[in-house]
Amino acid sequence: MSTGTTATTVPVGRDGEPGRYDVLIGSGLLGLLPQALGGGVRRVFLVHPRALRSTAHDLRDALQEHGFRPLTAEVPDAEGAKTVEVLAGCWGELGRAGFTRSDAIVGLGGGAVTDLAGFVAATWLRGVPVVQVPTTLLGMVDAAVGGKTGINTAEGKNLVGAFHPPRAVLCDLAALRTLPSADLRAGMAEVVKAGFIADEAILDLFEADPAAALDVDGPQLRELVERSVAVKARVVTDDLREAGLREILNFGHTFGHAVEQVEHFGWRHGEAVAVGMVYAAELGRLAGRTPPELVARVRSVVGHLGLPSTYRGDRWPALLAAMGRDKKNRGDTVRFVVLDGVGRVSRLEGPTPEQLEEAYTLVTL
Ligand SMILES: NC(=O)c1ccc[n+]([C@@H]2O[C@H](COP(=O)([O-])OP(=O)(O)OC[C@H]3O[C@@H](n4cnc5c(N)ncnc54)[C@H](O)[C@@H]3O)[C@@H](O)[C@H]2O)c1
Ligand SMILES: O=C(O)C(=O)C[C@@H](O)[C@H](O)[C@H](O)COP(=O)(O)O
Ligand SMILES: [Zn+2]
Repeated sequence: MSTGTTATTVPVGRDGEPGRYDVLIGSGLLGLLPQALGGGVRRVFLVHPRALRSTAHDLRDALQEHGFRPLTAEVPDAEGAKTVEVLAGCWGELGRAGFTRSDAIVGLGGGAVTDLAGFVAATWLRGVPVVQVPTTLLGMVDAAVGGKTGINTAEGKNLVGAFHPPRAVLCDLAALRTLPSADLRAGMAEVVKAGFIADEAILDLFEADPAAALDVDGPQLRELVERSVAVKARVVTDDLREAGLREILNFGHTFGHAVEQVEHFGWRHGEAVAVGMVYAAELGRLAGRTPPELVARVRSVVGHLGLPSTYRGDRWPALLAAMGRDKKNRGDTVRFVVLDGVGRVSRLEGPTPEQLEEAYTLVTL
């Protein structure tokens, strides 16, 4: 893998099959957007949050110079973008602008925007192309890659969505320079998740020097992004629609998504996943799967990131109800992703109510 200044390409999908695309990782890649859109595209619907207004306007002007007809759509910040109202607003704009199947959507922003933009693309005219331009660490290493798109409902996280692979993903590491530190750390939760489930070198690199790993101009961060994208690419290439293997990417998410919902989406996704990984590690230990020293490693990595490893102790009924709506569940059986070792993941079907609650006790303040 490259650690120089040129772009690294990580392929996703199989040559000659639908859903094959490249993830490009490097600094200063935004100029590649016109090329990434591909031939035949006329109109471009560029979805972005307020924080990226000036980048979006620069991109709009550049697209115009290349002969495209761009339209920008500023959407609410963070999870505020992933609502049915915002989605309907986007459909309205596309309808008024007369968007056709040879036009394209661009998601410029964090995971919230790429999830929304991807779902707009999946649903408009039953599917139009989308190019993802993630601008957060989390968006680059996880959300923009793999084609999972969606929005939240009052009942829970990502309950409505579709699998709709992008046409290309441009990870411009220079965008991370303006990202608030709390969002960078939250994104690192998904990086270390990739380490625990599939690539111990990620953990070794992070543990060797956590501060260097969080330096957005450093070679360590670039390697962490490349390795995390490679993990995700391998998994979604083998199991795009989550028939089985892809569930490993959900490590830490059963409890994490429940926390997000109980907190009315006031926690960052990566923060909730951090405590969710600690919960899953403790649950795995109680079920005889996760070795105690691995639980300690999960706690230590989360601690070094300054992310939460605990949650308030008075929310159990609400958390349990939220976990009951997790997409991995089948009928009345709740299913968790647990670690048997680093890079060795298994499914825990129907843990006992006592195990579920004891794991909760172990992550409460
Ligand atoms: N589809 C998937 O496979 C997948 C995977 C992981 C997470 N997700 C979803 O991703 C979302 C979380 O994404 P996130 O952590 O990127 O959060 P986010 O999208 O909410 O972005 C975090 C904050 O950073 C701001 N921001 C974005 N880029 C910036 C930049 N370059 N400079 C300054 N500010 C910037 C945003 O406006 C926002 O306030 C959640 O909704 C989660 O469910 C989806
Ligand atoms: O891509 C996947 O698959 C993941 O599970 C990655 C997760 O990090 C991500 O948060 C995803 O959106 C969760 O999916 P969900 O199906 O549990 O909503
Ligand atoms: Zn996630």
